[in-house]
Amino acid sequence: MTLRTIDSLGELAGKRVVVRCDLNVPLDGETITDDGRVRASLPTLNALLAQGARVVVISHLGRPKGEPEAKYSLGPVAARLGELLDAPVGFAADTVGEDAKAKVAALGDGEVLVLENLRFNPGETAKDDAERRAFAEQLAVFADVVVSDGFGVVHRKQASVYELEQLRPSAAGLLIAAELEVLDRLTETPERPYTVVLGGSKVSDKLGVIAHLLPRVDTLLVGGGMLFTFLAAQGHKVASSLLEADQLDTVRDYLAEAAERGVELVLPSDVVVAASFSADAEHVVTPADAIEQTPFGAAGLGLDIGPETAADFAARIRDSKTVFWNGPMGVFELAPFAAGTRAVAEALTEVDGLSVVGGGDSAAAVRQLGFDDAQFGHISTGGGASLEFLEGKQLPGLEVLGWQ
Ligand SMILES: Nc1ncnc2c1ncn2[C@@H]1O[C@H](COP(=O)(O)OP(=O)(O)OP(=O)(O)O)[C@@H](O)[C@H]1O
Ligand SMILES: O=C(O)[C@H](O)COP(=O)(O)O
Repeated sequence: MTLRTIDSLGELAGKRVVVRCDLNVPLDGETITDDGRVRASLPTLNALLAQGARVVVISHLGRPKGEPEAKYSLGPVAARLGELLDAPVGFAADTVGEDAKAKVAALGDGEVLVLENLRFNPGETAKDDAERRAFAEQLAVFADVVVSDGFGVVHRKQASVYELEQLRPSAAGLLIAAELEVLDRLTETPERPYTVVLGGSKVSDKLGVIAHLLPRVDTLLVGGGMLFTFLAAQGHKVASSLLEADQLDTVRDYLAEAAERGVELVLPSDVVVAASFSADAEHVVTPADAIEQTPFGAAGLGLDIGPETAADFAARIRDSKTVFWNGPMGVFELAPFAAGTRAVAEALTEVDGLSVVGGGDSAAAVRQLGFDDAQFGHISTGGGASLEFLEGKQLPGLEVLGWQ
């Protein structure tokens, strides 16, 4: 593994270091509901501050459309960073405007300034290369050197992730280096048996990773919203559960390929079906091939894997030496449908080997269910990024850091 590291940037005392973090955290109003990504950015920031650098932190939050939107302000995140860092943390009310310019100019050694959301500027996510580059040049004005540490966003070809790093001496931060160290082991030399657990709701996003993983894994466990597309592909009725009908043929191909390769692709034998999408909805456990035969008929919604499946998945996970898990097994946000996700999380904590949780929602789920980060081998801050990495794709934000 090769990657330019912070050491390659030389002496940083008194230098202005622009650090691209991924501080895209879930918010409830102005309250951060999971600060995992803020905490994950601390080692790099502390290392730079210890050298006496002047640190300018840049990040996106959510998906605003190229103009300011109060609910996506990084203000609450800057405040949280101020609580977690042993250094003064300021906040600029714009990204490359007058306030940012004045505050960067006034920044002292060992101080931090957070700039407002990068995506309040159309140039950050512009499709046009020249537009992105023009915005990156405005950011580069603040930088003697650039440190890229937002692992969750390295799969995006965006101004602060791809163009900025080419305009100044740049290197990867400690978070990116740590993420790659673990994820690389999953692609290169996984100890066997190697089990991947996939769930969540973005079926089409995750099919690519299945194609890439089938030749590498021993077992693939499928739960979450995506399981219904698999059941439908096998000819079962799934009532009103989440279904991506245009993916049925692809899913059939995967089922056939798994059988050919001798990979165990395990689908649930039972599921929890509810009358409606709410925490107080009536619900029953039913065999996976009889989802439409509950009292709710064609209106039934599959919202979790059933207890028999949860026990089976947990046993297979515990028997593995390497486990990668992305995507909740059910709608864990609603307490009656969190049991499958809890069982899988619990089993991951008992793996005698390497257990990795990848994905924003999956990481939030394990913390919300009361687990501690230290109970897992690694919790990746990147959902889409970790999956695209496992797919074997060249990621633009890593390519510019010399990753090979
Ligand atoms: N049976 C189901 N029906 C509908 N939604 C479901 C079901 N099971 C899980 N989900 C939902 O899937 C969502 C998480 O899926 P997602 O694919 O976004 O996970 P992730 O990869 O961990 O997150 P991210 O992509 O943001 O990093 C949760 O909000 C959960 O409620
Ligand atoms: O939450 C994420 O996966 C990252 O912050 C990237 O966000 P994006 O999917 O909006 O680019």
